[in-house]
Amino acid sequence: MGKEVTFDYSKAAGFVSAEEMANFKTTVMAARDTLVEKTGAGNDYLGWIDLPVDYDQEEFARIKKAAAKIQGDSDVLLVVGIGGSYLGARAAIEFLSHSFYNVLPKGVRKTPEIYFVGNSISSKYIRDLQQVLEGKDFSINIISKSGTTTEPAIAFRVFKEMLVNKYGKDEASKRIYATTDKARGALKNLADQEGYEEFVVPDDVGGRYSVLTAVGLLPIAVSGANIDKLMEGAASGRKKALELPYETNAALQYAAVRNILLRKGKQVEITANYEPSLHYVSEWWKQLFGESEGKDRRGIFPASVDLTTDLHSMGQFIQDGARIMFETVINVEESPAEILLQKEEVDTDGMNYLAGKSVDFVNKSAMNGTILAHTDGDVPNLLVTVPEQNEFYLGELFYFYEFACGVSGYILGINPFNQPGVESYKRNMFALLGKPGYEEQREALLKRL
Ligand SMILES: O=P(O)(O)OC[C@H]1O[C@](O)(CO)[C@@H](O)[C@@H]1O
Repeated sequence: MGKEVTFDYSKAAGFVSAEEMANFKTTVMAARDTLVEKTGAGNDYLGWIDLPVDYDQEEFARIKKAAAKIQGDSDVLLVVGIGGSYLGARAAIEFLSHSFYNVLPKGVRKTPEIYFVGNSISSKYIRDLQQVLEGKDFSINIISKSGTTTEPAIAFRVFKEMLVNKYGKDEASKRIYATTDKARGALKNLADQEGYEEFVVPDDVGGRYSVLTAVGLLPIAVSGANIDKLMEGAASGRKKALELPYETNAALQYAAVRNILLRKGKQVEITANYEPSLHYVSEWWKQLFGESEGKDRRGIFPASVDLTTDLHSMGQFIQDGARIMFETVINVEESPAEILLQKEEVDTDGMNYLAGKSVDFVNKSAMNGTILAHTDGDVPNLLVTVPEQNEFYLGELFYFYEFACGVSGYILGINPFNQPGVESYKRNMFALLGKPGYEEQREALLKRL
């Protein structure tokens, strides 16, 4: 069999037996059928299931064209968005690009610097980014399905003004790319009015499932990554998720194991990586599972660590603290860089025993040792293996997680495709900011502060 994204729970065998997995099959298959037959809660948000094989080809070609234009006329692309309108693109770009992409000299990096903004309300971050843009040609991709999310709306105001001041209104409009609802919303209206090039967040794809739409694809294409290969990988992941039987279906097995562990009191899942460039894959995964499953007072709390870095901070707790978690390691099988350690004349640091070994061998040994140590410390360990860091396997990985998340949510008995809980902070913030219509709440909240 060729290389592929795989799932392995053999190191959790002491916590999840083959018999339990077999017994759970009916439950998992019922959840899977609910998802695929579109009979469950949130079934109007299942457009992502067929996206890798059924996407808008005309728009896909326009995305490539826009990416080429931005590559040609911009030193910098600003990507403005938050949550599902942010994390997929960032995860992909960091996973696929040079670790120091933005600071590579011009000429070595043939594509624009890419900065993400509108994912916080930090004045310092905005001011610092304004300084980075001084003297540079730039374009903006504003991504917001609703068009009214506070964080990106604020950042867009600031950088749109900067763009207009630099280029004048007409040229600025040619440098703004709006990814939003196809028919309605504040951003849609503005884009129509100002003549921005528009891309669509499909009605039936929620933010956290939108990485393979224009939401993720335009910024990813600007970074120089091959979006055809990304879609091919996702299509391969889809075929396996839909067609393989329970026993050999990675996404179904993952959904099953995590729910069995939850029922045994493991309420936290820690996704661990051993490659810094996977940091944002974990962040994307946290939104996917956190927003999908954390509701009705249920769910597995999704956490993440970057290893071996966090073994020197969080490692103590994982090994020895409250036994509330299981760990899922994302292992990149083949490192793209081979660095061999040299022998030194005086072995002051005692590292000469590693002479001739590669840094990746050390990393993998740390990973294997840690998996066993955590297992011994009663932390069930699951392993997701990605053969190589490229577009195809990232596409497979995205789909694997999306499908597993939908199934897992239905096993849990919740609606995996809504997010009612995120409105509460927004209501309070609007009231405290004095937004018209929130006067009563404002009075009540001010008394409580
Ligand atoms: O694309 P929008 O509408 O700006 O929303 C961004 C994000 O905000 C949320 O609605 C929650 O705050 C997420 O679900 C979504 O990914």
